[in-house]
Formats: sequence, C-alpha cells, structure tokens
Amino acid sequence: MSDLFSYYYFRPRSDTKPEDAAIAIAEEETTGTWTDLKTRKDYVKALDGSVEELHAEGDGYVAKIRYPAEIFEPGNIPQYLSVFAGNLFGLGRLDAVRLLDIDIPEKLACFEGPLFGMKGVRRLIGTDKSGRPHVGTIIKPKVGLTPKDTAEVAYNAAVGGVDFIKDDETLTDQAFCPMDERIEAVMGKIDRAQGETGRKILYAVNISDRADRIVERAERALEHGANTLMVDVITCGYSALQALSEEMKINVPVHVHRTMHGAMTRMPEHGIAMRPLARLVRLSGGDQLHTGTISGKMGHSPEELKRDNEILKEDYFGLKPVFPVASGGLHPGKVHAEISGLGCDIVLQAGGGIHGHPDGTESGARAMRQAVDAYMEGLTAQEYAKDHTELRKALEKWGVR
Ligand SMILES: O=C(COP(=O)(O)O)[C@H](O)[C@H](O)COP(=O)(O)O
Ligand SMILES: [Mg+2]
Repeated sequence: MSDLFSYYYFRPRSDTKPEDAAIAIAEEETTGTWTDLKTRKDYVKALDGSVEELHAEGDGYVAKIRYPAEIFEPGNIPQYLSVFAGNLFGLGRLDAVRLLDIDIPEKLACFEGPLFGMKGVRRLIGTDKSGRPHVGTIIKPKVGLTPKDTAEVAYNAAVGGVDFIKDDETLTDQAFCPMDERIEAVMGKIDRAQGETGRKILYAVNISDRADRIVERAERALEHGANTLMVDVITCGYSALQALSEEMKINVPVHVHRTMHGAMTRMPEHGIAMRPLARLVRLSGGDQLHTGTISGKMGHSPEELKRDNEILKEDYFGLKPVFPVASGGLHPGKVHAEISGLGCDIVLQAGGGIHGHPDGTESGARAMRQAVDAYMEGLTAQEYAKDHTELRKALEKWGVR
C-alpha cells in the first residue's frame, strides 16, 4: 500500500446519488472543487483522489477513498487532518458524514511513537509480570483544591493502592493551584507514599497550554519533579504531543486526555470516530490514551471501543503499543464489567468512584484495588466484599453493574 485510504460513512442529500457524493469527497480533498477548472494542468491528475469501494450500510453508505501519498507532507499531522478530515464535513451534498478509519502508508507513518508505551509503563509500575489492570485516579473536585489539599488527596489515593494519579482536564496553572507548587506538593507526598508502600506511583500533571508555551511548561514540570505529563490532545492538537515526544525528547510517560472528542466521536452518522484519532495519538507519541468505558458515564458503542483498544495494541509500523485508559463514571462495582469486556491491559480510572467512597479517598482506592484483585482471583466483587470492608462499603453505596 503506497497511498492513504480513508473510510467514511455518509448519507447523501436527497438529490445526490451516493456515487456522486463519494466522488465529491475525493475531489474536494484532492485536486477538485465544485466546478471544472481552467487552471488544471495535465500533471495535476497524478494527485487526484478516487473512490475505491462503495457499499450500502444502515441508512447510508460506506466509501473507501484513496488519497495519493504525494498530497501529504510527511510528518505534518495538521496537514494530514486537513485532507482526510477536512472540508468534507461541511459539504452540502452530504446530510451526514463520519470518518471511520484511516490506513496510512509507511512513508507517511514517519513518527517515533510512544517512548514508553504500555509495556514501558507496566515496567515502571512493576506489573509487567502479573499483567493486572492498573488503577488510576483523577483528583476530585476537578478544580478548586489548593496544592496542599491536592497533595493530601494524592497521598491518600497512593497509600490506598492506586498506581496512577492525574490532574483533571480543566486544571492547568490557575491561581488557586499553581502548577509548580502543586507538583512539588504532590510529588513530596508521593515520595513519602512510595517509601511507605515500596510501590512506584505515577502522577500526571496537566501541562496543556498554547503551542508556543507547552514545551517550556513541560520542562518546568520536569524541573519541579513531575514523573508523568498529561496533555489534552484535542484542545492542544497533535503537534503538542509530537513536540514533547520528538522535539523535546522527554523521559517520562505522556498521558493523553481527549476532552472535546465527544463533539466529533459521539454521533454515529457524523463526525470522526475515535479510531483515527487514536491512531494519530499513537503516531505522535502518547503512552496512555482515554478511549472510553463499557459501563461508565460517557456514551458510546462498546463494540467500537473494544476494537479501538485492540488497534492501540496491534502491530503498527513497529511503534510501541499505547496503554488504553477506561475512565468516566467508574467505581469498584463496575470493575468486573470493564475487565471482562476490555481485558487486563487497561488502566481503570476512577475519580468520583474513589473520592466519593463513604470512608474517603484511601478506602476508595483500596476498594478499587480489591475489585481488581477479586477479578484476578476469579471471584465476583460481591464474594470478595464479604471479607473486604472497603469494597463492601463501595458496593453498598454504588451497587454492582
Ligand atoms: O474526570 C474524568 C472522569 O471522572 P469520574 O471518574 O469522576 O467520572 C474524565 O475526564 C473522564 O474520564 C473523561 O472520559 P473520556 O476520556 O472517556 O472522554
Ligand atoms: Mg476529567
């Protein structure tokens, strides 16, 4: 395969034939426009896109479109997106159109990918042999706590048994919780928890910022002791991620949050599926990526999610696999459903499902770990809860799905 192929679901406008609608996409995103052109030279033809396949599906059609590789500037993801995820979404001849997936040829996959990837993160935590799911937490409330109180919550979660702690997507460097002070406070407490428990714990600080400042912010975070960085990839852009992994050559994992993705991924007939977005995260160097949950609070198709997670782990230009993160509305009573649906190679993250535990964060973290242990030992959460108080109290509050 030397060209790039994109797959779209679409519903044409009532006066447009499906063949013409598919051609309209190929033309708009390559050498054409709505009319013929007097400026077109013969040699331009080499860059024409084409419709390779078209079939009916559901209430619409699925088209496979070929984009000649030469149309793309190797390594420039903003430019790639502008082709296969560009103007086509606004074409009036389509009532709805959704980018389902992309097949990138090797010469355009010229990225270094994740530095750690799933296995590297597992090695840091020491779960490469057991293969159990990681347990993570988002500090809640998502904004408002001071650095000192944030660190206290982080400490309680750490001693309770989480592997991973992260800022929420809207917390960056606001006055109520300055980033430098927060990192120092949290890392101080994490060092203490590591000393007490003998376990390694990661804290991902959200360094999301404008393009001209993000590398400087990442450097500052590392200087203050951060052992993981977090980026909101949709709001910051893939270039931000690439700047960290390739330009700056950071030596800590990068956790990728996808806030705002729902505007693209949610509608089954229009937008951009998670799959191409996830492939681009892998190319541009994310080590962990939110992809959704089976039983949580965000809406999406479990079937798509399972395949998205597989895609992050399957062979892809020799790049390291990305650790998928299930997050959003999880609690100990949902752990079983998540692992049985998504497998053990998953980070199970709970914010409210840990910090909302009747006995507080430490017990909430214990309950999450107990739910994972129950699954690994082949027991239901209810069985395990009989002699694990924290889990029992969590199940009493939130039930079991
Ligand atoms: O803060 C949370 C979840 O908090 P809580 O555990 O309290 O619900 C995350 O931002 C969501 O996971 C986003 O979900 P996704 O990444 O799937 O869009
Ligand atoms: Mg959040």
